[in-house]
Amino acid sequence: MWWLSCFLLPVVRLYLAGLKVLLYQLLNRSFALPVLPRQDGRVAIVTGGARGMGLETSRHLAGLGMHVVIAGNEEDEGLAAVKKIQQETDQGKVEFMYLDLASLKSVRQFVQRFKSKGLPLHVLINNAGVMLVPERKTEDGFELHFGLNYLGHFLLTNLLLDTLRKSGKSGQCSRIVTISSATHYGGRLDLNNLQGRSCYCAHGAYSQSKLALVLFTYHLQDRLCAQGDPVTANAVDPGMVDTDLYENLCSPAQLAKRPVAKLLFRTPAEGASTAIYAATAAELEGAGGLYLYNGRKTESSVTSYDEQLQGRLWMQSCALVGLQKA
Ligand SMILES: NC(=O)c1ccc[n+]([C@@H]2O[C@H](COP(=O)([O-])OP(=O)(O)OC[C@H]3O[C@@H](n4cnc5c(N)ncnc54)[C@H](O)[C@@H]3O)[C@@H](O)[C@H]2O)c1
Repeated sequence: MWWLSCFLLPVVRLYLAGLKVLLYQLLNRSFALPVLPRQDGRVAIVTGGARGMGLETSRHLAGLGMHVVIAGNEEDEGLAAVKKIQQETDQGKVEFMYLDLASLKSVRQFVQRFKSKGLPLHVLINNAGVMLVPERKTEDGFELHFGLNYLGHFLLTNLLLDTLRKSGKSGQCSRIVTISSATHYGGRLDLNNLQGRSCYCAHGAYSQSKLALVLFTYHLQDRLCAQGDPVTANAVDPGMVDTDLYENLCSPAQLAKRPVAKLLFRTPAEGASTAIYAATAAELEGAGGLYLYNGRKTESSVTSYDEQLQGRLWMQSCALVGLQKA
């Protein structure tokens, strides 16, 4: 019955999580952003900031006066996003920098180029992601969802931590906002099969990567707290949002999704609202280790609070990306 736990259960768990979200969205309005404080002089990096929720986040942060760096692997789309935002707002500053999260070398090069600008960094939004991609490996040989959604952001965040630390201060912490998903509730993290080698299921791989991001966020927050760093880390669940993320759904599922998305999915602007809130709201100053959904603190999965698992994942991730484990 290995196929049951390998293929069927991850698919069922992912769709159940999706149904629960849709039911919530049917009965509840999307979180409406309050008036947020100006962000003049502050700098943000938004991964995958050229389209979908990332674009909405970049647009909103720039509108608040931030200098936004859109970090992505599609240069034309990134430059078009910069142009669009510049046409819409004369506030802030927006630029594109190339970053392929599916390549550890690219992550390192991005950080080097960003640091050579001598800019501070007040907000890091780990937003980029892919979903339900057929079995594929990153440049470094990691399963794509795990390697791109999770490990790429793990390395990026760790390499930017010193800049985030220097840029934050007591009463005005730098903020790390990581986009997870309700699919993490159905996620299983098998430390012996992080790469999906023993059996591959795209649904399980996506859920696992989103669970890993929550485990990572909580452990990171504990470390930041223990060191007294002026940096906070929170995870955000944007709900179900009508974006290109669903492009890998099989054709029948695509057909079924269209009318449902029209009725029940959030727009990218609505989906981005909790991340924007986490990045800027005054009432969240100093608050870390939260899982935020629809603008509110929410319980994440039981597994995500397993401190032993968080620690083991951190150590294993350090080894995989070649970071010191201290
Ligand atoms: N849409 C939803 O319903 C939903 C639900 C829960 C969570 N999320 C999460 O929200 C985040 C944003 O997704 P979205 O819905 O806006 O989808 P999207 O497809 O519109 O955006 C994904 C972004 O990630 C970027 N990206 C993909 N591969 C990359 C790579 N190798 N290097 C750098 N950037 C890369 C893309 O260029 C794009 O800008 C993702 O992390 C996704 O998992 C989305």
